[in-house]
Amino acid sequence: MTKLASIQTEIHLVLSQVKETLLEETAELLKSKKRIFVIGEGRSGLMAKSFAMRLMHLGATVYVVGETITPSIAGDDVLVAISGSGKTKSVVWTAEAAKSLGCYTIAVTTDSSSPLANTASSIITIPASTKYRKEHELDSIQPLGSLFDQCAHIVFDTICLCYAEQNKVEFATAFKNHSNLE
Ligand SMILES: O=C([C@H](O)CO)[C@H](O)[C@H](O)COP(=O)(O)O
Repeated sequence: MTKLASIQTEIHLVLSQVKETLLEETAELLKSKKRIFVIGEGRSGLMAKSFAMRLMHLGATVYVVGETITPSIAGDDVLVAISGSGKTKSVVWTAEAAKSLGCYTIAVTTDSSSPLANTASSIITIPASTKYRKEHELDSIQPLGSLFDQCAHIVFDTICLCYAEQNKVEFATAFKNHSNLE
């Protein structure tokens, strides 16, 4: 099997275990909140930023935690916290802080019994392998948490597609919101 084919098989194996109804419900939940905040470290953080960018194109008010112009969070906002391992301290701490401020928090992780999952209002479990390669984790030919990152990216794009459909956002409207300074 080629590397490309192996990676596609890995992604398929993981995503076949993620329920699309959960992603539809997540899109509804995101719309029901005033603002969306996202957080993640490293490559999980890059996935978080890409999710935030597309949500912005779709008309959401969305911020990346830690960026210079990100305002304070409030009880009617939602935090999406991404961590493959579910134990990266800054992400867990932020989720705990948001929860203590009354926010709804969504954990996106491989481990539904991780500290991040334990603090979350709801969990999207993506059963991929992480950099820790724990016994229960799916095998992957790829280094570190690449499989989690890829699957998280597709999960986020599926949520965005649901969000666009549910709110009747035309792709042309999304394109108008895209940066015109590049
Ligand atoms: O950047 C990362 C690393 O390359 C693993 O693929 C991780 O995303 C980063 O270390 C954060 O870890 P998690 O919170 O477990 O996603």
